[in-house]
Amino acid sequence: MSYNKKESYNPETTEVLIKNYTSIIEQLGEDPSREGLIKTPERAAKAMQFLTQGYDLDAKEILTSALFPEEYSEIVIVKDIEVYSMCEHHILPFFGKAHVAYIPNGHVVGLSKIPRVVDVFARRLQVQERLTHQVLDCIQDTLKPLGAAVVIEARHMCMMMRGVEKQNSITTTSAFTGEFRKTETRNEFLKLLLSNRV
Ligand SMILES: Nc1nc2c(ncn2[C@@H]2O[C@H](COP(=O)(O)OP(=O)(O)OP(=O)(O)O)[C@@H](O)[C@H]2O)c(=O)[nH]1
Ligand SMILES: [Zn+2]
Repeated sequence: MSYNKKESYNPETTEVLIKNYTSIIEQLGEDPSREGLIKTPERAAKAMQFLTQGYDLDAKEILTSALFPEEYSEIVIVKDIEVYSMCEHHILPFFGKAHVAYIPNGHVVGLSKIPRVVDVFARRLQVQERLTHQVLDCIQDTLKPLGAAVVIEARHMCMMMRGVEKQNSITTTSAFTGEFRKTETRNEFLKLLLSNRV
């Protein structure tokens, strides 16, 4: 199963986006026919389709494609997953790290599927809070674990390059289900999050 449509851009969408990017370049006072910009609308059209490919992907299908029966019922945590998304207000990137944990309930999921699920929801126009909840809900609904936890730490370019122009602020969002709502489990999760690296 292919999760990445990097090389298969929709020709109709590409054509419309090329026209629109050409117009944007003109409106910005640039000359879209000068050498350096000739291919820019096409590149931008493809880049934007790449960055929003999550709309065409089914995150639940990704998880169910690699479920393995296993009687492990402690915390599994996949941390420091790189996240690149775009804020839906300014269509500017926000980026950082996601940390995802769950407590299996008879099945474990192939580890690589967790970052894939993060990408499916990150590659859309987003707000960080919704991204956090979508990853959590997908894991909860599909794996039906004893609990799930998602923490995302991100920097928003719309707060750095423009607007309030704050270079060092980091936004952290978190969401929990099941066992992770209990203080003891949540503390263990937070300890694992801060623990030493391999
Ligand atoms: N809650 C939330 N807000 C976000 C996110 N990404 C961007 N924003 C905010 O969306 C808000 C949009 O506010 P508006 O006042 O409509 O837009 P604006 O005039 O461009 O605001 P400034 O960024 O303050 O200049 C801003 O406060 C952004 O910081 C996000 O992921 N979550
Ligand atoms: Zn923004």
